[in-house]
Amino acid sequence: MADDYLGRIGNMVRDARKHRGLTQQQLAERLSTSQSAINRIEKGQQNLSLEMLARIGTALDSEIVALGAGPTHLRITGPTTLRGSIEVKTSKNAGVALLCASLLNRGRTTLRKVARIEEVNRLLEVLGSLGVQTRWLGDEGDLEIVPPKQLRLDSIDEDAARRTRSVIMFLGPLLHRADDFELPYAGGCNLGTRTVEPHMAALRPFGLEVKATDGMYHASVADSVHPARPIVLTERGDTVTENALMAAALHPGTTIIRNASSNYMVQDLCFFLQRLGVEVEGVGTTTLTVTGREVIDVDVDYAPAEDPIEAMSLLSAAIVTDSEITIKRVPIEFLEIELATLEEMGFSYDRSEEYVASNGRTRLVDLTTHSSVLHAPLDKIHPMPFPGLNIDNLPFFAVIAAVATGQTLLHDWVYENRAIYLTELTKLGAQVKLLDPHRVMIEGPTHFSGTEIVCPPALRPAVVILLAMLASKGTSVLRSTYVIARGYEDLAERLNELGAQIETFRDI
Ligand SMILES: CC(=O)N[C@H]1[C@@H](OP(=O)(O)OP(=O)(O)OC[C@H]2O[C@@H](n3ccc(=O)[nH]c3=O)[C@H](O)[C@@H]2O)O[C@H](CO)[C@@H](O)[C@@H]1O
Ligand SMILES: C=C(OP(=O)(O)O)C(=O)O
Repeated sequence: MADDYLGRIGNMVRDARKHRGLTQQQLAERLSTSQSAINRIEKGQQNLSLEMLARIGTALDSEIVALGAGPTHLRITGPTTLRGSIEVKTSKNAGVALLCASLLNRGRTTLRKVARIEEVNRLLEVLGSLGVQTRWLGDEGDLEIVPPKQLRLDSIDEDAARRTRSVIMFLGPLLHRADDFELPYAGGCNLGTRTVEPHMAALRPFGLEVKATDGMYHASVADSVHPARPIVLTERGDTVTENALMAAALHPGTTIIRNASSNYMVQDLCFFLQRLGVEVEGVGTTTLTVTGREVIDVDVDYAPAEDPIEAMSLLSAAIVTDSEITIKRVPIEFLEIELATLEEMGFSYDRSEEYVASNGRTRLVDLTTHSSVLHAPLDKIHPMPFPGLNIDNLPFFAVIAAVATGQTLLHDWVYENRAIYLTELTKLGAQVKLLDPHRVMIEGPTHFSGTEIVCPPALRPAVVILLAMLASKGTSVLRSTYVIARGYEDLAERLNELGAQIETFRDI
């Protein structure tokens, strides 16, 4: 209702004013108005123009107009040529796994250079609601996590939990902390149905039973049940492997996990568990042998590795804009197939000597891209579990294929609903034909031209559209970009440092 709206804005103005330590009179002077006008505004008794709201925001150094939490949009002016160098941040997927794994530890967990992304923020909200104390140390993304003696499992922040899928990874650690608990259904990107059954199957040998009703997973744990034989995953999924690893970490016997994912986030979790004193053998293979501990109570310091998907995003940004940039701290082991495929398409680049990431394990290189004339690959491009082409990197080949001469077939056999979003590229002038829900045919080269698009509800396809907009002639608008902030820290600002022209704005 309009009245409520004014009242709420009034409260926000009052709070922001008090926060700045100003009296109504002082704010009035800054705005060249009267104290009584400010009083009416704060009481919700004054109609406000957008211009007045913006002026109040400036005077209070607080985005009053944004406090309504309206969505963020990007305005991109192109085409852009990028230059300079950029560092890859640590991965979203290791970040969320490690946040969940911190629940295994009764001591203090410090994670270094965690990406400050919305997915992490949601999990921090959930952890906070359970009584876990978290705080950022300095501005480099170092994060300290201190658990309470007793988790408050019944006061979980359901809204935050429902906005991420990663909350499903609380099951593995929590089954050791409580006999009965509830978790809200996992959310996240809309990529079609994503099964949770493999998680249940992997955790059943630890005594976990889950009933899913009324939007909640109702979990109960039979303490006497322990894995009697190897746990065989029916799918080589990343988070399901992580859940099994975390359950095994607090089981004092030895657990063997077969058909385990050996993907980057799983490796980071294994290295972290080793720091916690858990024995993990077979890291990087599909059989993990874990000897857990009855209690984990150590002060641990760990630095997750750089994100191969962000590295691929930046590589794609360089390719679609035909730019020479240096991408530093690329976890090369997790990008080898992608680079080999790109080389087959005519992409040229230099790579530095390898060096090691802060976790002491992951191999990194710096890549310098060169202007290249690309052609379509002879064969279709399709993802496979690691060491294949990463499923989250597949969408980037859509925009790369759009600048290559010829026809490229992308086959996303994994997600029911992700390839579909790539057809949004047609709005920018690309030829992307959906053959069926899993396959798109792309014909290039493309002369992109700017337009307005609402972000699809899927992280990677949304970034793909942003990258195409960098290469588009004229002005583009990408609306509602929360989905991008879910997985990337300050992406627009960092691309601007490379010479892109991206402006962030909100509706009011
Ligand atoms: C937080 C996190 O780490 N998220 C990643 C993780 O999600 P996550 O581990 O949650 O992925 P899912 O369990 O949803 O698996 C993705 C899809 O692949 C199917 N599937 C998976 C493995 C397999 O061997 N066979 C199979 O068919 C699943 O049924 C599902 O439809 O892995 C996905 C697939 O790599 C990535 O896109 C996500 O970025
Ligand atoms: C699908 C993705 O992640 P999530 O599992 O967080 O939805 C992704 O990172 O592209």
